[in-house]
Amino acid sequence: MGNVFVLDHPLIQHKLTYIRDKNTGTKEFRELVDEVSMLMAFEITRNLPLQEATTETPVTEATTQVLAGKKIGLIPILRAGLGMVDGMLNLLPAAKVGHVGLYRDPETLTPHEYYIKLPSDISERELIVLDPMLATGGSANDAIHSLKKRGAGNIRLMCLVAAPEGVEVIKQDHPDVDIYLGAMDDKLDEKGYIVPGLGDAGDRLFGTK
Ligand SMILES: O=P(O)(O)OC[C@H]1O[C@H](OP(=O)(O)OP(=O)(O)O)[C@H](O)[C@@H]1O
Ligand SMILES: O=c1cc[nH]c(=O)[nH]1
Ligand SMILES: [Mg+2]
Repeated sequence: MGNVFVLDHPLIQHKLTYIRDKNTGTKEFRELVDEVSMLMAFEITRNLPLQEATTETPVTEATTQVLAGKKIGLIPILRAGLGMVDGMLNLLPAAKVGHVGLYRDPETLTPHEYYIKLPSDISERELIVLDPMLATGGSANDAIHSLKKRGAGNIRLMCLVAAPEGVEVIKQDHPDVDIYLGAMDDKLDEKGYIVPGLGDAGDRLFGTK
């Protein structure tokens, strides 16, 4: 079964509070999502492998450590996942970015894929799927299926806020996928919104409501 990690770093939790606030406007919302994504990237990269190197300091030769060059792929789920890409790239500048376009039908809550474009070598990369919201889990579930169908083997999922229902879906369908969250919320409402949540992440990021 995949692991679920709630990243409880105080800076992440503090910024998440302002992301949730209904009085936070689009510009500030976008900046906060960017910042929290960077902080989450810091936590999610904690176990990246290192290798030994030798470095000449001004004083002497030192045995040092450098990243072992693991290839990373960031996979934002459009639209809202786009808000998490730059923050991640700040810390992982060599990562490649693939896009999965999905929208959730507001009546049926079923996800519909409308776009996919991935790096050609996804099977060699450690992929991090990005979406601020994990609600019913349908969208992330479909995105992960799509990636696996195209050869991806190593996938993690990173979301700002999740409902228990969505986490359960991913755990059942993709027990190999670890999930990294800013917060695990209480439930879904009758329209499939996360409670207490933060509203519609895409609309708040792009000012479309
Ligand atoms: O877990 P689920 O029940 O599938 O819901 C979560 C999805 O809903 C939102 O996308 P939305 O369909 O609003 O598209 P958008 O990002 O373009 O606004 C959100 O960004 C997730 O992708
Ligand atoms: O609460 C939710 C649920 C799905 N999508 C969102 O943007 N917000
Ligand atoms: Mg939306």
